[in-house]
Amino acid sequence: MSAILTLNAGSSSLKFAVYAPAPEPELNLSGLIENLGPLARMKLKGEDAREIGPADHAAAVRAILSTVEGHLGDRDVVGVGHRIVHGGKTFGDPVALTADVIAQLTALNPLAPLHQPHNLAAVAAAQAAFPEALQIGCFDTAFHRGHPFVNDAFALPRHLYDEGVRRYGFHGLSYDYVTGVVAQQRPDLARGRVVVCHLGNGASMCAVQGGRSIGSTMGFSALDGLPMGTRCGQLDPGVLLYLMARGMGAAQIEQMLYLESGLKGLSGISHDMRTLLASAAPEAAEAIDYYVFRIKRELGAMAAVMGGLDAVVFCGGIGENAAPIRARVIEGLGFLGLQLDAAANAVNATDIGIGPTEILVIRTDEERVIARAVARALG
Ligand SMILES: Nc1ncnc2c1ncn2[C@@H]1O[C@H](COP(=O)(O)OP(=O)(O)O)[C@@H](O)[C@H]1O
Ligand SMILES: CC(=O)OP(=O)(O)O
Ligand SMILES: [Mg+2]
Repeated sequence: MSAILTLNAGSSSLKFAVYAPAPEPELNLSGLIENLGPLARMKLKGEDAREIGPADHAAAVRAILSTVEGHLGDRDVVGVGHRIVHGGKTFGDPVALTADVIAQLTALNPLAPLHQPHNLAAVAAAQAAFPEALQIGCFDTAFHRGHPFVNDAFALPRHLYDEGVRRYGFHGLSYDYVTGVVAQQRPDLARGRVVVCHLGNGASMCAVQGGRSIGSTMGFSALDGLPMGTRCGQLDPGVLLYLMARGMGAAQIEQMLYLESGLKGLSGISHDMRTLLASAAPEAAEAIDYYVFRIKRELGAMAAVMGGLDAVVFCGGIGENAAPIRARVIEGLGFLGLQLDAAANAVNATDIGIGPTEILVIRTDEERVIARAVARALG
């Protein structure tokens, strides 16, 4: 008997799943280590979360590989699928992770410092644990490849575009999964104009027309667009010039933009939406106000460039679970045909809209998209 393992190293968590290989992989075991840092927690599907003490990405990979090995019994891992956040100019479809490919992907580390090095460290750990297995990389940027030039370029000197300074967009595995569910369950919507809001620790939105990405709020790096747990989102580049003129170096600015900004920076309290929603502090309320404001702005912009809107889909930890955030995003958007069913919203139902424009909550599953790619590669 054989098994497929998937590893998904996000900014604050490491998710994994074990499947029986088949064209549609069958899930056997899944879980995650979240809250990476001094107080990490491991949660296996169907079990309560338990604190495992301090764990960084490397410790989390070791803990997950040993959990998986304990679970496998006499089954062999024949394929390991990895979420690789950045595929750069070169990579789109899933690829076998040869030494040459890994070297090319390592060169992209500076473009996604919270993700890419951890993604590639997980590849090295999985290669050591399962040397016989096929290692496949699946790219967060892939779903956005082929989006129009106006959503691909920055208005900078042209040679920078040619060098690869482009708006790649991320969270593509999630968008791939969610649009697949929409296509299956609502083929009428799949042909239409849909905005998918992936609101997790990292957050972005994607304008999807006829099932394809035509634009994303994230660009060259996973910093742009919406404010996130600890990342700034859209920023006037003049702010960077100001910080540099004050003597801040690239490493310090990187630390601030990736780890000290967003909900955490604005609130001064937490990066975690649950904590902010439970807080009575005015700074927590202001951070949430800013978060909702930016989502609304992008929603309006995406509806405008698509010439209308047929559906909004929420996914990611906040999108799937935070009813008050969804309610505040939709509030006042009746002019786009959006009207919330408050009772359905309160229980995180799938269909939470009662207006002409659909509002859906879809539990995303990046692992399944990765496992399908591995199953295809295994034949
Ligand atoms: N019930 C909930 N209410 C509000 N926010 C929630 C809830 N459950 C999870 N979240 C938020 O989801 C975010 C994490 O999203 P998730 O998609 O799990 O992260 P990652 O991007 O690391 O995969 C955190 O801000 C967390 O507070
Ligand atoms: C690209 C990105 O932001 O990913 P995550 O949400 O896992 O941090
Ligand atoms: Mg409806």
